[in-house]
Amino acid sequence: MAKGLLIVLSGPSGVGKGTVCNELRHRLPELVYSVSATTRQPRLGEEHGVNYFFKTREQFVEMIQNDQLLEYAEYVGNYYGTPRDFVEQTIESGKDIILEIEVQGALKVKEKFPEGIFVFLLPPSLDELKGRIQGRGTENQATIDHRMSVAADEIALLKHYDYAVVNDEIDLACKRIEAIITAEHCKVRK
Ligand SMILES: Nc1nc2c(ncn2[C@@H]2O[C@H](COP(=O)(O)OP(=O)(O)O)[C@@H](O)[C@H]2O)c(=O)[nH]1
Ligand SMILES: Nc1ncnc2c1ncn2[C@@H]1O[C@H](COP(=O)(O)OP(=O)(O)O)[C@@H](O)[C@H]1O
Repeated sequence: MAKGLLIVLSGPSGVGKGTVCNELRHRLPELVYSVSATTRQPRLGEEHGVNYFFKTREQFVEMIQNDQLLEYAEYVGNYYGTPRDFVEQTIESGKDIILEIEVQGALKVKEKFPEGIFVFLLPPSLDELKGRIQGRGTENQATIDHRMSVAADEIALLKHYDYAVVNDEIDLACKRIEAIITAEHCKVRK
């Protein structure tokens, strides 16, 4: 049986990765979503095992030491990582999986899975990006400033990706990603 596709959706904080990924999960119910582990505090409405596996720093370090993470990154003061077994089992079972992760982690996945499909979500502009982070209202001003300074460095890494998708409208961004997935399934692998 053919293996599933590993799709990595990345891009700066606030660009709409979470929003687009949620919408894709509705539109493509057979697409499996990788739930990450994090040391960040849960936001209102977030559930353990659904949005993230919420861990203490000690628990997270133990996962790193036991080689349970496909990749991990420290991002604005917290650890985030992708549980390895779930990703590998999903691909082996022939299902497609999507990872919604920040840019450093995505590049580490590329080293291990160069056959993955790396999609970079871009904001229509940096001003729009700032507006979205502020509009979400989940971060204080210092964190917003920090995330904006990280964003400029992240956008410079676009060249390592296979596809660039502008998230001007959620519907259009999802359609572009659905088209990418369809094309990748039709690709002749050499
Ligand atoms: N490297 C890596 N990054 C992750 C993982 N899970 C989430 N992230 C990224 O960590 C960043 C911060 O996530 P979060 O605190 O939930 O904020 P938000 O995605 O900006 O709403 C985002 O860019 C996420 O895509 C992961 O498993 N590994
Ligand atoms: N295409 C879009 N147009 C306008 N607002 C958007 C769009 N995509 C996402 N947003 C909004 O931008 C904010 C950040 O989106 P989010 O998905 O949390 O980003 P990320 O996961 O990349 O940090 C949210 O308030 C979300 O509703």
